[in-house]
Amino acid sequence: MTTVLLPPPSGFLAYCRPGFEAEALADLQARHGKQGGQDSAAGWVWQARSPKSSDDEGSWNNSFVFIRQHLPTLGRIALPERDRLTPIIDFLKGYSPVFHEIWIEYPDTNEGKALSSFAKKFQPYVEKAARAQGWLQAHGNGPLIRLHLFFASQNEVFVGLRIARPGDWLCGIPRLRFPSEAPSRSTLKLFEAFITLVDEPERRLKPGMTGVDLGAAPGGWTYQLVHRGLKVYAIDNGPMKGSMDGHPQVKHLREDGFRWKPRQPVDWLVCDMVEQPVRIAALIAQWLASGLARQTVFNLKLPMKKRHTEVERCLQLIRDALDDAGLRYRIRARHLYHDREEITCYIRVGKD
Ligand SMILES: C[S@@+](CC[C@H](N)C(=O)[O-])C[C@H]1O[C@@H](n2cnc3c(N)ncnc32)[C@H](O)[C@@H]1O
Repeated sequence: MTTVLLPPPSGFLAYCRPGFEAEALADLQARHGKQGGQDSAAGWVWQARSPKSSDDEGSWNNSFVFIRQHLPTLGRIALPERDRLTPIIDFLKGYSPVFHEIWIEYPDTNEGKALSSFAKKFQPYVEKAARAQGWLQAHGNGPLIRLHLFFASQNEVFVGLRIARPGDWLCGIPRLRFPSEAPSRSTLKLFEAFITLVDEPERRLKPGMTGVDLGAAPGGWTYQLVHRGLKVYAIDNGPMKGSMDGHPQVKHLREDGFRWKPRQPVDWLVCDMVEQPVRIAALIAQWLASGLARQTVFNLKLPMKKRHTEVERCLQLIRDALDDAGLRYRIRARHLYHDREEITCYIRVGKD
């Protein structure tokens, strides 16, 4: 594998859902310490690099909960009303970087969205200027290097350079097509969870497997399992709707999701019941520790103020139960783009 030396970052920018800046900053600082400057505005937080910082991107990719995407930044530039290009090019001359593509990004806010048409118009000008400098080059065999220009506003841009990763999305927003046969928009939550949290989803979700969906109605999550060929026990007192109502792969049981258990272990447990997070965590721990399911995706609803503390309390409860049962496992928890006041967790029990 080719080793690519990128200039050391001066800080780290994290993209988050507006309103979750405090949690995103806590995530960043847990990684980088609190030394040095920091700043935030709706939809992003920035923390200066400190001696404690690790530039190892691989290991921290999955450890953040409230950060959608992060960017090692080289600098932050104030821009004039006219000719925003020249200061960016002048700044980059200090690095003479080589990259293969350019992403122009902005925060996930109304002001940010207003920048999207500017970003489209600006893109060809930056590309032309970067090509003229010899910085923007065709991608060969090595890793794909990307220049990010994150416009915090019309007048300010963060500049970052990174090796592209498969899970990167422009502005940190996965553009997923809503499947018209799915009975609810929350289907996109589970869809996003499968493609961002589960490695090798095609291998781990296969026809012939069995799943349980607790709090299934009207059937958006059940649809994601059925679509991948699973047979599903859909547990909810409410009605299944549309294509999931009476589907041959779905057994709808009007039962209490906290009491019902399958006769045989299943491959998957998914749970989107609106309940206190600690009750959901205890339920998931029980299913996994007793071997009723080996993989699970579930939501923890977080209407409270101390979201970080609550998440940690719930995850620790699950870890303790799985440790006591002598199980090996992996846990990933993330505030997905399609999540609102909630996070989504994925746990896999077993050695692989
Ligand atoms: C957010 S909705 C689920 C939406 C579903 N995931 C979808 O994609 O269509 C929550 C569901 O949990 C169900 N629910 C809440 N408490 C429950 C319980 N104790 N047992 C079974 N279902 C429950 C509610 O009836 C409701 O349909």
